[in-house]
Amino acid sequence: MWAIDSTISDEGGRRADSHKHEVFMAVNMMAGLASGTFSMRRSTMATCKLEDAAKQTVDYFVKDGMLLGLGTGSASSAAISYVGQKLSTGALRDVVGVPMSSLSASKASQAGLPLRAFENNMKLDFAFNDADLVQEGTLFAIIGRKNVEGRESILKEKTIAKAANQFVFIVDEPVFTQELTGVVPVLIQQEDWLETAEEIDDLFLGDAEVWRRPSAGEAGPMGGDCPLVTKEGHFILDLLFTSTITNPSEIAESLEAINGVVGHGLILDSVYASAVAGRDGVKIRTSLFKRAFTSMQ
Ligand SMILES: O=C(CO)[C@H](O)[C@H](O)COP(=O)(O)O
Repeated sequence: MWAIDSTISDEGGRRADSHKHEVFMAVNMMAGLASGTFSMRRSTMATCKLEDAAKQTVDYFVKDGMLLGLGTGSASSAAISYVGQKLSTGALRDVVGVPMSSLSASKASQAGLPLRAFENNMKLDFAFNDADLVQEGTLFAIIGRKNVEGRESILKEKTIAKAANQFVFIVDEPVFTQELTGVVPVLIQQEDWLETAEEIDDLFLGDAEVWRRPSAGEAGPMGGDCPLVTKEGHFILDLLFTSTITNPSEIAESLEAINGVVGHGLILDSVYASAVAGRDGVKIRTSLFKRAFTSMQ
């Protein structure tokens, strides 16, 4: 049993000095501390690929018999394929995936990874996902900016991330930033959507522009002639912040209080760690805040 980062934060999310709290752990250092089942391959390339981060995340976190949340995007797809590969060679057994999106379901089917649909109150052992941005230190993240078929699943992704005992983002260095900036996607009901959009616009006047996301063609405040409709039947508003997002929790809270808002792409409370692929290899960055999980087998 090895305690990951158990000293980097206090109950209640109290911040301590950044040196102590922001432990930057090369995964190959972790290998030395962990049990013999994990062996780390340091990338010989100048820039470690996202795929390496995906594989190393699987090697480190995924064990026999686990129920796994399967995320959406390139890194998650690489992790799903690798789990399938390990199952086919017998390096892993009895692992079942719970897809966060149609994209991850189809990747899992291709990889031969058995699937189960998410059910209310389901508990998962581990989950991974891609992200559009992850903030260093807090691991606050934004998902759902991409507008591609099979990825419009913010609600499901967040629900499954929350249901997992441990949840890790697998990202490239440029995605792992000091500040959160740019677009926060907001899911809204179609009914009276304009009123909802106007309320959001008023709330963030001067801080953000509100555009309805189109399914194709030109974007614009009204979403053009072809607004995107998600599988669950929602529109997406892209809330484009014109300066750094310094108060994501307040933004999340304000959005959640608006009639017609059904969700948003801010993830502020489920993240255990982020596997970051960069020039010096894959590093596991943990949250400043106390998480409910302090140990790994
Ligand atoms: O929003 C996301 C996950 O919910 C991802 O950031 C997105 O899907 C990443 O896609 P890709 O890796 O293909 O750029």
